[in-house]
Amino acid sequence: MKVKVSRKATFNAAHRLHRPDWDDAKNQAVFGKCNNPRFHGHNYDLIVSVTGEIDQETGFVMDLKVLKELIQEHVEEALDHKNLNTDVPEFQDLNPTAENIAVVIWNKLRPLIDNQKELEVVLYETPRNFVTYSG
Ligand SMILES: Nc1nc2c(c(=O)[nH]1)N=C([C@H](O)[C@H](O)COP(=O)(O)OP(=O)(O)OP(=O)(O)O)CN2
Ligand SMILES: [Zn+2]
Repeated sequence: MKVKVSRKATFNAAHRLHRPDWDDAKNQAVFGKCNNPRFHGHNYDLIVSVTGEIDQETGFVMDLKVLKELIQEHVEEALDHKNLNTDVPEFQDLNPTAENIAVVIWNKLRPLIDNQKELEVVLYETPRNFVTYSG
């Protein structure tokens, strides 16, 4: 019997969607207001879920306090109040779209969670735009 447990977190970050190999007109046409050269911010909501068997001794799939601390240390410290394009190494050559941010977060957390358990990341860039990645 598998159960999914989830932890919600938030972080604020600035970004710009831009490809240096495209001219300004194409960047503007594809990325619109998110191509603003002076950057802009989002309040990201993150839901990290772990699915697995319930441990018979603890009753936990995973201790949610431990999951909270992993997210704080490895996601919030890396991304909160950062300019994703200029401050975060993973986005030096990677457009910080919601999709790419979700994959970066999943890759940070995956090695830290029991590999018998499934990991899913849901990232809300706006209250109505969200992406899901589970490897
Ligand atoms: N597939 C993707 N599409 C878009 C992304 C993305 O990361 N992946 N990002 C953006 C923008 O960065 C940003 O999300 C703005 O999108 P938009 O829908 O214009 O959102 P609003 O600011 O109008 O806020 P809503 O609350 O969503 O209306 C665009 N596309
Ligand atoms: Zn944006």
